[in-house]
Amino acid sequence: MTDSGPLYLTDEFIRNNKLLKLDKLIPVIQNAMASVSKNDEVIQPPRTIMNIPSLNGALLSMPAFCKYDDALACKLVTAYPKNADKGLPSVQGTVLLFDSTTGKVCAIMDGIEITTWRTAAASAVATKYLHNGTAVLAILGSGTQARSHAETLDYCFNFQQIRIWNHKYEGAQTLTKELTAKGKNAVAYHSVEECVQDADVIVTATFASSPILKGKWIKPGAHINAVGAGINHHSELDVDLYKLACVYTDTMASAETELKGLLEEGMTIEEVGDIINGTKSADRGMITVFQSLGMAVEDAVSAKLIYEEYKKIKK
Ligand SMILES: NC(=O)C1=CN([C@@H]2O[C@H](COP(=O)(O)OP(=O)(O)OC[C@H]3O[C@@H](n4cnc5c(N)ncnc54)[C@H](O)[C@@H]3O)[C@@H](O)[C@H]2O)C=CC1
Ligand SMILES: O=C([O-])C1=[NH+]CCC1
Repeated sequence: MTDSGPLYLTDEFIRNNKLLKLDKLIPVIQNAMASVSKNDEVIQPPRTIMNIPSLNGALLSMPAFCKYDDALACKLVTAYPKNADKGLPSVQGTVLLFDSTTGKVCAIMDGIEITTWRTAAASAVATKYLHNGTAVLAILGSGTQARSHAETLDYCFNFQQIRIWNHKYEGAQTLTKELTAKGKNAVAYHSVEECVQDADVIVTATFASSPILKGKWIKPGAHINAVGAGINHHSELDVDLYKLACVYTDTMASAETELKGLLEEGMTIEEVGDIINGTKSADRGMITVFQSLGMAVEDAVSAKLIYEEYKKIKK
């Protein structure tokens, strides 16, 4: 008996064949976030984060099984912030998708497309459940996540204006030009304070290792999707902002270690999944922060979606 081995899907193939479209991905990610806050549906041990200080890089190992979607997968992902200087993606990875009944690898996929879009989809779901008005979107950062967040949040909420700040102004200008070319009202900013003034929804998607966003600049009732991981996952916002806000995350199991600094400050953190499930109610009207950590189950269900979409085009 011959075995041709697992299917291999590159990022380019996933992108060119539109195997990860937002209309399908967002509901899949919403279900995954909801399931994490229910019993028995998701197995997702805390990920291993191996920092390599001498290389200014990190390697993360992220396995998960999602019962209702029958998705068994493991992502290995690297974060190398200095890659941008070499024209390479800072976050790269590979996802292995397994046949859950036999444990056989059925597909190996590049992980950039998955990580890029599932992260933005999770922020869109959090924004939907934690926030009301959505006229002005402000994005801090102009890299991969900034782009995917601009597209995904605008797809969901159709903002009147999208503002971009980046620590290198040229980056903000480039992304602004791209958005303007797509017919959006986009503006580049030199100052974070001016960029976020009166913004309804704010995204932080940088490698900043000390706070770039201050509580005193944020209007009451604004929602923040804090995505970046500099030194740790809570380095982009100042402590006062966390103290002012109602703070949510994707999984408390990871927060116990990855947001230890905030928990040690005595902050209460809740899971967005509880809001989606209706077991807790959102503090709409307050400043809300979705502290995105990134979950292995999001990668698993995204990989399963890609695999199912691939089978359809190969029929
Ligand atoms: N929560 C999650 O699930 C995920 C989080 N991430 C994190 O999101 C962040 C952005 O990732 P990508 O967009 O893929 O990277 P990228 O390299 O494409 O973009 C990084 C952005 O940060 C800016 N930047 C770099 N150093 C900075 C500094 N010291 N201060 C302020 N800005 C700085 C860059 O100019 C660029 O705009 C990273 O921290 C990454 O680890 C990435 C994937 C998933
Ligand atoms: O969840 C994820 O894939 C990542 N979080 C930080 C870098 C990559």
